[in-house]
Amino acid sequence: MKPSALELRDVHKSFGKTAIIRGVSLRVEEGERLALIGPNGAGKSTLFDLVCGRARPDAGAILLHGDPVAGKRPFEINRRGLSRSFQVSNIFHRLSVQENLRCALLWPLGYRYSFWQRLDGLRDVRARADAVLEKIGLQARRDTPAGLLSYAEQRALEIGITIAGGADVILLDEPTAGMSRAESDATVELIRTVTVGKTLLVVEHDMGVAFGLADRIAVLVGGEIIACDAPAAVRANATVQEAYLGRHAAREPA
Ligand SMILES: Nc1ncnc2c1ncn2[C@@H]1O[C@H](COP(=O)(O)OP(=O)(O)OP(=O)(O)O)[C@@H](O)[C@H]1O
Repeated sequence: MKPSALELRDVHKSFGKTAIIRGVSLRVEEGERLALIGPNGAGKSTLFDLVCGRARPDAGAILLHGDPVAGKRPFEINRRGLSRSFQVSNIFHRLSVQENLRCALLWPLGYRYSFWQRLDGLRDVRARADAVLEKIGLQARRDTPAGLLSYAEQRALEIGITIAGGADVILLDEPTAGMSRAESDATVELIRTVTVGKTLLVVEHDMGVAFGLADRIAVLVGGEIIACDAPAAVRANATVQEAYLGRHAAREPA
């Protein structure tokens, strides 16, 4: 049987004496889009940190394409095909949009020991950066310092940086946070486009986005997955209604 793109088996994490992740098991299949939802403090970002190697689980296993990655360093996990975006923007504000993308591409394209080289001279990096620019719709802004982009454009650039290296498992942490409805709808379309053929795990507070984008929804409450199912089944789940959705009425996707 083909392994899942990403699998968590009975993962635990405590900070001091406080158990934050309490026995999470979860599978994300290849090409699937799974949204992780749950109240503030449920442990969603902590779970992302464990998956991408920023934190080490106390117990349990994390498998990427069937290979154990728990406790490996972020760059090792990235090299195996997993890339993650952050809630707080990760871009270099003084560099242009294209330079930001080129920086994100140096490592995946094998230039890690060549920082002395002029970025302009690396033709393969430039070509890949241009391709990503087109995908995220920022061609017209390629020479603009990233700090001068609108908030929504910065988030699009962030998504571009996340996918630039060609990872096939993408983790997005609240990609539409702080956006207007129109910006958020455009971002959902962007995410759909750039993740075609990839596996997506997304943390999202906007229920309209989560239910409209994902094939399945996992609900994390108090460090435990209380439901993981198709959007309609999760919306109808009485336990989820009581623990979470009752307070976050789901906007029907368009
Ligand atoms: N490094 C840390 N040290 C101690 N406690 C932490 C650490 N990181 C997170 N926590 C605690 O773990 C709990 C879960 O935090 P986490 O950020 O994972 O939740 P979340 O579901 O992502 O919340 P939000 O939706 O508000 O982003 C919180 O109580 C937080 O204070």
